[in-house]
Amino acid sequence: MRPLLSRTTEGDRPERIVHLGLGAFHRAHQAWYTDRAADAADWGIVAFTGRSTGLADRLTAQQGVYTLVERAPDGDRFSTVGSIVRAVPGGDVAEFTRMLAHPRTAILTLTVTEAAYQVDPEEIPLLQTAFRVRGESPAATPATVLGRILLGLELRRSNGAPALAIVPCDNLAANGETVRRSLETLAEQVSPELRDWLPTGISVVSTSVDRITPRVTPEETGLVEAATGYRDEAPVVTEPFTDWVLSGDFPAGHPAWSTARFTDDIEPWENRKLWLLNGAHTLLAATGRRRGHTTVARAFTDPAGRAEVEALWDEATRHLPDLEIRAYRTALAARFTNPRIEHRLAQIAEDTLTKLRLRIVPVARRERAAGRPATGCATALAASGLDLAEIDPRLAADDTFHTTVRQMRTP
Ligand SMILES: NC(=O)c1ccc[n+]([C@@H]2O[C@H](COP(=O)([O-])OP(=O)(O)OC[C@H]3O[C@@H](n4cnc5c(N)ncnc54)[C@H](O)[C@@H]3O)[C@@H](O)[C@H]2O)c1
Ligand SMILES: O=P(O)(O)OC[C@@H](O)[C@@H](O)[C@H](O)[C@H](O)CO
Repeated sequence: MRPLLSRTTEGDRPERIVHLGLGAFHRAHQAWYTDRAADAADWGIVAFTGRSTGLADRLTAQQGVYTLVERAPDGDRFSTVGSIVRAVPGGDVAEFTRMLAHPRTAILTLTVTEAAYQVDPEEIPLLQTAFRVRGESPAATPATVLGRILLGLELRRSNGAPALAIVPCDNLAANGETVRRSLETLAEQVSPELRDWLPTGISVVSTSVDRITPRVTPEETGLVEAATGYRDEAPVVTEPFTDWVLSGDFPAGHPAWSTARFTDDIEPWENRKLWLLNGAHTLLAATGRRRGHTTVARAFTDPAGRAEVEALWDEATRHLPDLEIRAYRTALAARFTNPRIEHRLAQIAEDTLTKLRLRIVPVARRERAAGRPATGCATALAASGLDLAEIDPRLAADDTFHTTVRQMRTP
């Protein structure tokens, strides 16, 4: 393994990719693919956190270089990743918009969680003001992901910079289309010039992304030092498996992401991953925690949890095309059983409502339309509903809600 502080010996990779939502997953996935590309020396990433400063500061102290731990059932493999040339706190909106507007910037990647793709109508007046006084240090800067991107794109448009590829890497179906629609909706209300520029100024790329990457614990930082001899304050732990399917154009090129797959029809890939992997995660997060489990591996190896997942998978499989589903399910079962990946159910249960809508409801609708009970989906919905009622007193006091949950548990 090469030492962490090796940037000076490699020379600077030009800043051509901007990332928003620097966290564990970006470092285990897109940054790793870019680092392993044959033309890695031509592609540097400037990565912005959502808002916080912690991870950006820790990465800056080690010149952006960090350790990737690939955790297989039988041991760990350590390597370093050097594609992030600059890590910046997301609160520095001025630097984010400057980088987005820079003519050398070819790609914007995003990992900002599913919920961040919604337009916030309350931010529109602020954006209207920011656009009006552009160049005169607006008093307020947008807080939302879409608001920040819109401001950066306006700067890019007025700079006359070439077209930019926007590549959302969050777990939602048609993520490229969602970004495009949301940006157009916002631009419509903020700037007619920008709205007219968007169709040629940006190219949205839809993706299906896959690599189970739990939140890193402090013990894992110590473990890296013990194994490699290098103190790394920002390691990332992930599984050996990884997948990336992309659909869309990159007007200014992209790194030679050698194992990524490009397709014209991404929907089947998205559905396979969202319904089977993420759907099962959301189901286990609800029912597994009710059985006292804390991790995916424990909830899935519990025969009751496994049976619920298989029921959900049977339902989803009926609505998927022939994409080697049997083999995918077998591989998924092996990934879920990896006992050394501490994927906490509480992390997966964050923002449950959005996840149910994206991962479970589409299958439930299709099953019900075909006249079947959708028992696996109903189990996930009912158990998640009970979780929600525990934190929402209005739901807890709602009789209709409880009747519905009872009906879902006995479909
Ligand atoms: N971790 C995985 O296994 C995995 C796998 C596939 C896809 N993903 C996608 O990546 C996303 C991030 O996962 P992670 O493991 O890196 O999480 P993380 O918590 O390590 O990092 C999330 C990043 O997104 C930012 N963020 C969150 N909400 C935001 C908001 N509303 N506005 C702006 N920024 C926001 C955070 O500040 C942080 O920088 C997931 O939500 C998911 O959609 C994760
Ligand atoms: O990251 P989230 O919050 O969208 O969902 C939690 C997990 O289901 C998810 O992170 C999976 O581990 C990931 O999608 C695997 O590729």
